[in-house]
Amino acid sequence: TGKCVLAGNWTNDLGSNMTIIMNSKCNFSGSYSTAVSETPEKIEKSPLRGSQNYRNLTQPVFGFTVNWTFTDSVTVFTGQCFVDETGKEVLKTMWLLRSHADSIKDDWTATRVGTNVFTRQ
Ligand SMILES: CN1C(=O)N(C)[C@H]2CS[C@@H](CCCCC(=O)O)[C@H]21
Repeated sequence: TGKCVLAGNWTNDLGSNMTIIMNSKCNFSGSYSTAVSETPEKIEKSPLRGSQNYRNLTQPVFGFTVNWTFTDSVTVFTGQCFVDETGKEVLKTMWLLRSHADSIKDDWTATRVGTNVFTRQ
């Protein structure tokens, strides 16, 4: 199997784009631009930071956090970078989107979960 490299540009089916810059062997930063949001605020690029695991550098597992700049929420992603049967790099991820809750009574409704696949632009 080929090597899947996390660094660079990725896009998903929701029209989001992200850029990943490896800062060291296993830690990275970057930015996330989303086309859709559930908030009326003007959407802006938001920073992301994360890590990939030390052991398998051919199809690495990873996690990262997007700290949304335009609304009071954060998303944490975790997943793996694969090379599929056609030789394409694919990020298979699951995410948790935590929105701000006004009161602890509303805590139960403040976290959304989903899956998402990223491919090269
Ligand atoms: C566009 N999205 C995307 O590319 N996802 C993988 C999902 C998980 S992060 C969410 C966007 C959250 C924006 C900030 C907010 O509305 O609170 C959605």
